[in-house]
Amino acid sequence: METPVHTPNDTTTPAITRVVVMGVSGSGKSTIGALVADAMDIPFLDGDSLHPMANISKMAAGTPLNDEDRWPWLEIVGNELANTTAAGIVIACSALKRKYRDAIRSKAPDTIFLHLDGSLEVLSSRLEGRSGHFMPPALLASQLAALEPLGGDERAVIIDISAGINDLLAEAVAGIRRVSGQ
Ligand SMILES: Nc1ncnc2c1ncn2[C@@H]1O[C@H](COP(=O)(O)OP(=O)(O)O)[C@@H](O)[C@H]1O
Ligand SMILES: O=C(O)[C@H](O)[C@@H](O)[C@H](O)[C@H](O)COP(=O)(O)O
Repeated sequence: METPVHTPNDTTTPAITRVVVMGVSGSGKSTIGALVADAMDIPFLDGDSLHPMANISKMAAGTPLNDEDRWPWLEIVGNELANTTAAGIVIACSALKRKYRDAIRSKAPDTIFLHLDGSLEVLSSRLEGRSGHFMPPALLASQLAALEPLGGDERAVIIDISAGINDLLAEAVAGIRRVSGQ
């Protein structure tokens, strides 16, 4: 007699938490993104590591990226989100424009965008205090000019970066869990 094959009663698959930590240069994407991923026990990927050298060199030379520079990079970001085999993933990616986020969502529709939002003063101070990074603080103006705030129809968490890191992290994780229904 064959052993009956038991199929689990619960046919729901565990939710996968896909997060893009977005914002202009200096907003804390790499720093907070890594802390959020650690707190949620999911992998972190810094979008800066996904840029082709041509983009890195262009920014390091003080020239802002344009749409053409960014599309291949955003494609990689979207694929990394869509193809994660973990319980989720956090990717640091500026995702400045609405059309960039639409492109990411076309690959991973459930992506939550965590926007690290800050004033020019705070952002400038953070960039001036940063060392060993290719991105010149002088490009902050072009970043702010390109930034399009999250729309009301986007899965979003918006955090003010002037808070202390611990408060900021707690607010970010709570916001992600709220939006994802966890
Ligand atoms: N909440 C914070 N409070 C104080 N300093 C911060 C905070 N978040 C980031 N920083 C610092 O600000 C600088 C920019 O952070 P970074 O993570 O590199 O930003 P991004 O990846 O968005 O460019 C770094 O020197 C980092 O240590
Ligand atoms: O133009 C962009 O879309 C952004 O500049 C993005 O590419 C990233 O922000 C840079 O790589 C700088 O790195 P940080 O954001 O870590 O300063």
